[in-house]
Amino acid sequence: MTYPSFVVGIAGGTGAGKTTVARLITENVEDSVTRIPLDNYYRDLSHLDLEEREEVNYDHPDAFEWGLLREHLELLLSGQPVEMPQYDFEIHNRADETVTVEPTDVIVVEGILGLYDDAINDMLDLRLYVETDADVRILRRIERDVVQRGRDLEGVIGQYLSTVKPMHEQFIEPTKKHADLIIPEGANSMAVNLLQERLQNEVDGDATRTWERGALEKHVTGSRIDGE
Ligand SMILES: Nc1ncnc2c1ncn2[C@@H]1O[C@H](COP(=O)(O)OP(=O)(O)O)[C@@H](O)[C@H]1O
Ligand SMILES: O=c1ccn([C@@H]2O[C@H](COP(=O)(O)O)[C@@H](O)[C@H]2O)c(=O)[nH]1
Repeated sequence: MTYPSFVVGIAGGTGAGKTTVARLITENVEDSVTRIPLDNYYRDLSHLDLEEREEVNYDHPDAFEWGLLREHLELLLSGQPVEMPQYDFEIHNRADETVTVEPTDVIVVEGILGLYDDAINDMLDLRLYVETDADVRILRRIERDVVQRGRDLEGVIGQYLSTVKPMHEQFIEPTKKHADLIIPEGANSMAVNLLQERLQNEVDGDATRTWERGALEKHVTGSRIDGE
């Protein structure tokens, strides 16, 4: 594998199409890609009962265990495997099992606040923000949460108005300024094709790397090379 990995961050509002973009841009190089859903790094809330967990604001940055995510990315970038937590949306909590994740040529970190944390941003080689209108996103979310995440319509609407929408405006949308590329409407075929090609080049070893000697140390300690 190419060392260190090429790290892509994908952020954007709920239902914007982040997961779809992550899947499509990596589908030709699947075996060389590690996907890291930010959702897996929601804090462990086992100390709360289900009713209390239903009241948590899952769109605020404090809902995530950033230290663990940083640690895992650093380990992967230094060539070591990690035990990635898994998340169960139906019970609003981490699942009991973890999954062993090995370092690969390409790492994709994807989630609503994928471009929020400064230290994580420093570890990303390519930062993408998926931008889709709020009305389209809420319609997608209603369908997904009811069908796949065991929610009812009233609950989805209540959560959207009380936390999802205000947190999007306060914390998620402003991270767009960190993006190298903004992808409109999620699975936009031109953007997807260009990104597929870029990742294929990374895996084939054809991509022009801007890394300098010692860049890994800078990468891991968070001091990015000027101009990257
Ligand atoms: N460009 C698109 N056109 C139509 N539907 C899309 C598009 N991109 C994503 N979707 C659909 O929208 C829903 C939410 O997409 P998803 O990728 O899960 O969003 P996110 O990960 O940002 O929450 C899924 O059902 C997906 O198939
Ligand atoms: O227990 C939970 C944890 C998260 N959420 C919601 O999930 C979305 C993020 O996932 P996307 O796939 O990007 O939509 C976030 O807006 C949280 O509100 C939840 O409902 N319950």
